[in-house]
Amino acid sequence: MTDTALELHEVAFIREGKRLLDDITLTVGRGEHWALIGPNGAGKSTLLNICGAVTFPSRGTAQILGEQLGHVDLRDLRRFIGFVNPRHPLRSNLSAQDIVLTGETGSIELVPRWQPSDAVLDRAHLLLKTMGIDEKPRWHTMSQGERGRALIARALMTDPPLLLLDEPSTGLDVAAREQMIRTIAELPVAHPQLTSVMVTHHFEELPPSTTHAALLRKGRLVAAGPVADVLTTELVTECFDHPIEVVRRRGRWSAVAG
Ligand SMILES: Nc1ncnc2c1ncn2[C@@H]1O[C@H](COP(=O)(O)OP(=O)(O)OP(=O)(O)O)[C@@H](O)[C@H]1O
Repeated sequence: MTDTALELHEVAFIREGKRLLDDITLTVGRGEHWALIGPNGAGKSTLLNICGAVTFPSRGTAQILGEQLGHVDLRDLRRFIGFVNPRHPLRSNLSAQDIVLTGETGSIELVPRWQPSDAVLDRAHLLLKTMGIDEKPRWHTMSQGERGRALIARALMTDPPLLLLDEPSTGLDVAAREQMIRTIAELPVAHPQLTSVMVTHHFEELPPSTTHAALLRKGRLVAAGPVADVLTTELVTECFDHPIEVVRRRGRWSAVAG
């Protein structure tokens, strides 16, 4: 097992003649918890999709958990990656329990005729309990907070070494957001080997467990490294092309326009 979870080398991603990502070289070590931050349209979700083996780089190389994209069966690799996407494209009105079970099959909907083993059901129940959600609520009537926590439980079903979170606090009220941040911050306690990358635009949403940060602007990295070196007023101002003061107090960050 390599000690790096992600190794991107000179990655570019080109669509419709536009370089949505360019010259991205980034190493994420195992057990690190990264925040990926940048303005709207900077390419954060595009980069996260490459890290999640959802899309291939147009140029450069991406190694995920020691496997190089293009040289590995993506379905095998994705089993080791938990991906939390707030735009989860579920159509059926599944219960929280069934949503979590789709994490085992790596599918959006329940797989017809698939029967979970007792061990799989036990794990789903344990994760629901850990995330503080009942198994009965259904997708169409769940609150955003319940959906978010169900999707994190789903992503953890296979106990993946890599967890990717794309704006997991989207649409949450302040109490639900705080609960979500606490949930994410506590994950490394139960899963010490876990590596995570979380996309956000909001500094207030960063869990105190964040160890590293990368700032992305117009598809390029402005800075990447230990969080204290990267989330500085100077670098964040450069990234957003706007005067922004970054403050860290009691483990949490906030940003105020200057
Ligand atoms: N398949 C595609 N074809 C063409 N352009 C695309 C494609 N996917 C994304 N884009 C464009 O790439 C840019 C980066 O998109 P991306 O969603 O990665 O940014 P982001 O930093 O996550 O943005 P936001 O913070 O607004 O969610 C945007 O301008 C978007 O319109």
